[in-house]
Amino acid sequence: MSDLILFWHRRDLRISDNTGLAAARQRSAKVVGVFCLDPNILERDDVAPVRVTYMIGCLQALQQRYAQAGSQLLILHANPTQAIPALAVALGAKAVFWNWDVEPYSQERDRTIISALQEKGIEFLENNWDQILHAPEDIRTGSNQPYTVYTPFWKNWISKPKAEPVETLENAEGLTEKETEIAKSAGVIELPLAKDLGFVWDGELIIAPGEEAAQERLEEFCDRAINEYQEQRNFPAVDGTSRLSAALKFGAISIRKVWQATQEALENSRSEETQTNIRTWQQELAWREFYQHAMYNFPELAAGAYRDAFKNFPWEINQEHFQAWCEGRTGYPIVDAAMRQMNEIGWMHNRCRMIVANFLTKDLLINPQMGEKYFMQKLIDGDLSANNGGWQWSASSGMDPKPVRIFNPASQAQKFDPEGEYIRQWVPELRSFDTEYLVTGKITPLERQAVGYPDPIVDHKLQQKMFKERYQQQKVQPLG
Ligand SMILES: Cc1cc2nc3c(=O)[nH]c(=O)nc-3n(C[C@H](O)[C@H](O)[C@H](O)COP(=O)(O)OP(=O)(O)OC[C@H]3O[C@@H](n4cnc5c(N)ncnc54)[C@H](O)[C@@H]3O)c2cc1C
Repeated sequence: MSDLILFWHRRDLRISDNTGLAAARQRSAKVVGVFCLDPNILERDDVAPVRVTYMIGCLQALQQRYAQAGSQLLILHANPTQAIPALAVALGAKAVFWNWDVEPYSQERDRTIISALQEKGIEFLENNWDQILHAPEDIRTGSNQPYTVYTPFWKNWISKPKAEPVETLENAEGLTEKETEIAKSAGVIELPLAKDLGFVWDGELIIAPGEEAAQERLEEFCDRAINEYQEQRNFPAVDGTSRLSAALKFGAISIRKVWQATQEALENSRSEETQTNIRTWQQELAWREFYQHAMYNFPELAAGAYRDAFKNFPWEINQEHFQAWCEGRTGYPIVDAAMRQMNEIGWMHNRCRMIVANFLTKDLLINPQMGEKYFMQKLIDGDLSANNGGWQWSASSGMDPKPVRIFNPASQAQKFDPEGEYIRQWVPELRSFDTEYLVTGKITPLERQAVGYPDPIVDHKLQQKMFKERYQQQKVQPLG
């Protein structure tokens, strides 16, 4: 009989091109998957119902994939530091394999589990990176330091050869009936629905769960939009981006397959212009990796500002303004459209993420950590590294060589929603206004009142002046 290897899935909810899973299958035919619904994560106050709904959908799909491959995916709902080693011991597993993760919580959890497994003489797989194309140790400066600036990171990252996809799990052996009973006594349960866990999402999902849907989306994006990505990606009314972020976050698709698709698109492209578009999309994949490496190398990023000038910044405490921002009632049409898009569909266009994050921090002078958390409570793709990176960039508190970046919401709307289509879609009460008024936000108080749309809650010019003054003060003499 083959040795049992448990493969612990975390953010790699697929059986195709999964490096840790393929390594397990090479060692033994008897590979059984396990996923642990972790109360330490699910009981936090920044979990979005839409994200859990997508994740549970991916797990349902993964269970089917395991069944097709001849094995099972087991589900636990418990603290993994106890439940994973306990299950391995109960089943007499030879090894527990998993793919590594950059987040501080995962790092600490995994260290505890490794100690427990070592104590029981159970093997594990060391330093196995799957969700990124290059391990953090592989992309370093000439003096062997982690990068803190994106452009040199990109140059180094793009110059390195990328790994090919690995084999899909097949012809595996699952648990016997007796072992299945043992697994149940060790805490294995039926996969619950998101609502059983207290997360209700009635809306549609912007991407269907599971690896097949993710693969289809990738192919569709490569056929439809990758060749025009650079020209279209900044216009929120245009469906010009991939909407693969949730699939990448949960690993419903592998980064190697995504990379391979971009390389094929490059090979098939006939003009330099098309190649530039494809390269720009590759750069976004590199941003994703830049922020993951940053989180791994500087875990303190998760706790607050990276730059000194923002460590004790005198942010405003204004619950009313924060609430207006959350609900899309700031009186700035582009900001409100974006917040309503996220509240309604659980996803927001990247250009708009930058606009609303800039508005919260530079116009409302509210602590970016509040916005970061609200995003996590709403986004289907909410991800610590990317979200933190995006917020630190927008707040100017992070790894960005430009000292302070201030967006004017009206100019952003004029440039990126010139016909007001996006605003009309998400702020229906403004639909009948002329585009010019809509986009610049120059609607009179009476007109606003007539359609029930609020006056601007702050004056952009005054607020940006105040922000700059506070910033200068912090640069000279930070509050201690
Ligand atoms: C304030 C703020 C918060 C953000 N929060 C998140 C988040 O929680 N989760 C998340 O996945 N992305 C986040 N982003 C990055 C980006 O907005 C989304 O990845 C993107 O909008 C997802 O849409 P897409 O899949 O169509 O992207 P595409 O344009 O098709 O890009 C392809 C993929 O590249 C990655 N990517 C693209 N842009 C970035 C970026 N700037 N940083 C990191 N990765 C990127 C994503 O995985 C994305 O799916 C945030 C950006 C900002 C400014």
